Amino acid sequence: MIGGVGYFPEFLCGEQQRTLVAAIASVLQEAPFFTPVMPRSGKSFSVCMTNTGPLGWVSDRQGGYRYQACHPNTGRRWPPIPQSVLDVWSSVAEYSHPPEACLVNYYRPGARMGLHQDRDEEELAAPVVSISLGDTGLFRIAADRQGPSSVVKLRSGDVLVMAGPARLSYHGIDRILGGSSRLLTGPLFPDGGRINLTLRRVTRP
Ligand SMILES: O=C(O)CCC(=O)C(=O)O
Ligand SMILES: [Fe+2]
Repeated sequence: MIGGVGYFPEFLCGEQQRTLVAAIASVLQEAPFFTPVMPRSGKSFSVCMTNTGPLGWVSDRQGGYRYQACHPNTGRRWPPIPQSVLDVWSSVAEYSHPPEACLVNYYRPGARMGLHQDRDEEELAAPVVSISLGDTGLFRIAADRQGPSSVVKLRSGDVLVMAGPARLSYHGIDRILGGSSRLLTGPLFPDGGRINLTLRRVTRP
């Protein structure tokens, strides 16, 4: 894999994973999932999203990719980042300031995310920390768009850090292995699927 990627398989035990899912369930009461739309093309993402933290990542046809303090549909501020999520950042980020945004991506089986860079943040010295919950995602990562890429199976409880030379790596989710985990169930997640929490520092401290 490319330099600057920290891969921590099975970083979270089952109980920690369930704690995170419970925290997300209560976040969803205040900040329900929305479906972002790509700038210009107006095409909807197959992933739906919400955020926690002082800033949240959104995208729509007019405004494009950006961070804002409020939910695009409810107009309310995003709920705070759960402590259980902040604890993961403190353990792996090697960065002395807290994250400002925790993007919650929900992939139903069949959803994917195209190859992209995370570069809507001012502070590129901070890492991006990603937590996987539920079904396995096939995560593709490459140093540049044309060059060789590697695929990592991100399983429930895995944590991945993109820092230093990997901070602006190209990455995406090729596919979700539906039914590979039983973590996400019940009325909120009748199709199972995968949740990814992506933690980012947005502004320069
Ligand atoms: O779902 C993932 O593992 C990656 C998510 C991602 O790259 C993003 O939200 O920018
Ligand atoms: Fe990303």
